[in-house]
Amino acid sequence: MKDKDFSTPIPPQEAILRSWERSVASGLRPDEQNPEARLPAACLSDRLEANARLVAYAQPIMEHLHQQIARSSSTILLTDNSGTILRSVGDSDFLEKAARVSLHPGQSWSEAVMGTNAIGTALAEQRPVAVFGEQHYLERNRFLTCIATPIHAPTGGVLGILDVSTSARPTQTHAQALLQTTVEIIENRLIETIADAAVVIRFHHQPEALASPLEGLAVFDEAGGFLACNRRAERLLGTGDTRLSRPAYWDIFETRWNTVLDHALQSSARPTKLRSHRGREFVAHVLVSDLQRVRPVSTREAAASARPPQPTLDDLDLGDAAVTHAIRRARRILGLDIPLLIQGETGTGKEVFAQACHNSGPRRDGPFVAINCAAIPAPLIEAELFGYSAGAYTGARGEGARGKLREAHGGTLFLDEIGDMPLKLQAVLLRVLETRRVTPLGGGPEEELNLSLICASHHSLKMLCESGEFRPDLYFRLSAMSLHLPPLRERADIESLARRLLHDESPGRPIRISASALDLIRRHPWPGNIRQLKNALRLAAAMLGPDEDTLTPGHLPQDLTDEPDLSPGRPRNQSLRAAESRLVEDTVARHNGNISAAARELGITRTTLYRKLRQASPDT
Ligand SMILES: Nc1ncnc2c1ncn2[C@@H]1O[C@H](COP(=O)(O)OP(=O)(O)OP(=O)(O)O)[C@@H](O)[C@H]1O
Repeated sequence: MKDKDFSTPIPPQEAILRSWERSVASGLRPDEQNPEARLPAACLSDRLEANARLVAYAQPIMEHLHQQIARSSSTILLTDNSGTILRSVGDSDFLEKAARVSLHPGQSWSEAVMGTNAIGTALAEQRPVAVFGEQHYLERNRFLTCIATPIHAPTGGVLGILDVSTSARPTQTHAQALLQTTVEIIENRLIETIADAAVVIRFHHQPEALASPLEGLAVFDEAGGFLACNRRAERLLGTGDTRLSRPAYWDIFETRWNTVLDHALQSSARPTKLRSHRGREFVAHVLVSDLQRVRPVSTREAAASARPPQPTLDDLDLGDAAVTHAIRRARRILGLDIPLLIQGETGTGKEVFAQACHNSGPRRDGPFVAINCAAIPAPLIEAELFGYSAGAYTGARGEGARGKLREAHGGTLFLDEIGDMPLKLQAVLLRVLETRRVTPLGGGPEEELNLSLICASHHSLKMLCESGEFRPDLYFRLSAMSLHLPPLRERADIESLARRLLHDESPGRPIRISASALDLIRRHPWPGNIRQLKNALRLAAAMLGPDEDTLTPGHLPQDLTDEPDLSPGRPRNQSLRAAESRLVEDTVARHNGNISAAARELGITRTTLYRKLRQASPDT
């Protein structure tokens, strides 16, 4: 992959010279013994509060980085945008040594205070900087070697600095590359969690780079207005300083906004193609965070006032035998300390089912806390789940974070895509399930947990166990009560469900569905299941004229009306299977036999892909 790094980590000599000139001009002497006195001490707790989001995302990743560097005699430092250290993680031996030169939380390392140093100089130069021993302006700091990289805010500007300081000369390329990647993970996380983000687009020229720090990330509001993007996105798009010019979606991409949204709503697990106005082609994952918000504005307000109440298990029972059976089984364990595992294809309603279990059980007045294990970078899942205590990290005095497990106390914790949980964390989760107690990262008092646990996966956990990606002991623990939600194409109640969804989509406007439209709905394979049907009906309702009250085939999306594989008279399962086999084989061929890349594009695990290939060509 030819993705050249956009930052030059080792500063040219001139950067150090410029910094020395600034240091001299500031009146600081190289033999200064007490530079700390140059500025009043920063009030650390205020700084921590002002930078709470930055600290929350950076802190667990700093631990991870420290383990990766695996270097004694080093410390990882996080500062705010004035160079004041907010957090430090490191070995106690080195921290003691570092404390002698005030390399600890609360101390400013701006150039004005410390002269040339990686933190202050990276801030002044707004770029990654390495400062080796003798290059430090103050003599007392010359035992240090430091590398520092600015952390950019989602909307541009520098939020702070991440720094690795050591008393030994580090293997520069290794540590710098790790530092750079770490900063990009933090920046991406800050972008993804922007409060108003409605649509997140991850893109790259090559599918293999998706979901890696190499991907471009662009975030838009519900109407396609620009909210933020990462620096990779700017480079991939070649649009210069996008964060300054803040172009709307359609100013960047040629592919229609609605086409992208339709794709996301129908099959978000699959990548789609995007083309920019500059003729650059990308593969992209498009994530719509809140379906309600991307409605046309006129219907959004009406829907908000008439939003259906949260479902209970009774509400989900529309007459399909498999669903009724699942509901009956789920009822037996409501309120008991038995975890529930819901499996089923994407969009079959696993989260809705989990919410319905919560609403129907004795903990219904408690919180329902959902976490998608596939959407959070592995190093962050542990902190998200378990939280961390104040003082968990060296110098920490903030409030810590409760973590989802404790947030769900008294209610229900829903772990979506549990199959994507890292193996190490699976062991910790198993222990929590056994002891029903949780200890925040970094120690602190153990707390008892009283909650219902519901997990979901669209991968087969059993197969993940066979391929070594999931712990069998956790699987046995979670699958004591395991339910399978049927794919929509197999549901006998698809008509009632379609009517229900249409009613929810167009509250206050009774719409009938014609017999021929129902026939098409019954015959369609619905790979995106209820999510796809819901979106198709939403589009169809929008196509109805003001005087029309009946939905006909002409209102439905085109792919329903020209489905080539479902000619009447052909057994449906057979044609479906044939279509799937063709898709699987074509995708593998397009990736020249690269199973990982093909599996990623199809949104399935490698194990599942191997199985499907065996089914497609049983003789091989
Ligand atoms: N019984 C239902 N009634 C109405 N809408 C439903 C029902 N089940 C699911 N939906 C809708 O279908 C969409 C997908 O549902 P949900 O997110 O629960 O599926 P999922 O199986 O958890 O999907 P994924 O595997 O992709 O996480 C949502 O918009 C949800 O509101």
